[in-house]
Amino acid sequence: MTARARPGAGLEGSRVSFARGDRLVVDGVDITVPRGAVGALLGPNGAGKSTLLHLVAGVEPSSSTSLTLDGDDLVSLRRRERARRIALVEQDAQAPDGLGVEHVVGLGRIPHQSAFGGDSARDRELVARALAAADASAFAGRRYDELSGGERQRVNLARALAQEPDLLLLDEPTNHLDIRSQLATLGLLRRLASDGLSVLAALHDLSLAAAYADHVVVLADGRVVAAGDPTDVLVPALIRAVWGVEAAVLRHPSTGRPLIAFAPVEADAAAAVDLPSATAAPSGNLAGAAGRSR
Ligand SMILES: Nc1ncnc2c1ncn2[C@@H]1O[C@H](COP(=O)(O)OP(=O)(O)OP(=O)(O)O)[C@@H](O)[C@H]1O
Repeated sequence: MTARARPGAGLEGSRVSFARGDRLVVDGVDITVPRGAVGALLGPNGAGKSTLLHLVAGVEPSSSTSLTLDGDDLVSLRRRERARRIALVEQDAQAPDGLGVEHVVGLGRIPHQSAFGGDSARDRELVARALAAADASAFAGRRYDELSGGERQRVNLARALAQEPDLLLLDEPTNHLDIRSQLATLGLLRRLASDGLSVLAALHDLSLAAAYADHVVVLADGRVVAAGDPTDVLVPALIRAVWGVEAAVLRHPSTGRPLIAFAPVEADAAAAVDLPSATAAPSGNLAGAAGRSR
């Protein structure tokens, strides 16, 4: 699947914020994901990762100084245009009961279709290619609601790929997946990035983030507390401060990327965590990380 060749800087967000009632759940986040880069959003439960992805996708209205994709202001972009350019794979995406897998993946084509046009041969071809790319072709012909959680996750990814986005947002895309499928999915995200997409994924597995992301942004309480190259950011002190766990950071024997080994946590040690102020480059800027090969 190749990205459209369109000049631009990918996603650039400045002081992105969102309040629920009187509580800021995303608080002044700066984030940049250049074309060709994979960014990982990390942070404990409730840190604001999903909310930030929703704000970028336009599911929720953000207040931000600026939020642009390839230089275009996302806030003023028409909904349909935004849907053409940004795909969001939700944490637990749903589809109406009884829909077939190809139908669900075909929903990704809707932003590209005219009101009464229906599926074209090209739409059908893109659906088939998206299913193949997501390793989900075997589920074609089955009902979506009869698939397992991991099988659905691969179909959800295919639906996003069928959308042919410029920016692919994923909320815990390895959820429910067996280890082979996790590695295949993250490898696919890297390939899509090398084809020119911007990719931003919320992840919980720090070692997988370190292995596949060019840049990580660590959120806690809605704020960026650290951002940068995974090797610089994912150090024991930061992990202790943000997640409240002891970790040893090893090196992968063949890639040299960080491998994080955790000490067990006692049940009564799940106490409040003192959050650090920003530790690495607090801007969450992914610039400069584009196109790194591995
Ligand atoms: N629909 C909602 N109504 C009220 N509060 C919400 C809602 N959705 C999320 N929140 C709150 O907003 C904050 C951020 O939630 P969010 O889902 O963005 O966190 P997250 O980092 O994605 O967490 P997780 O890792 O558990 O998925 C949390 O405090 C959460 O309780």
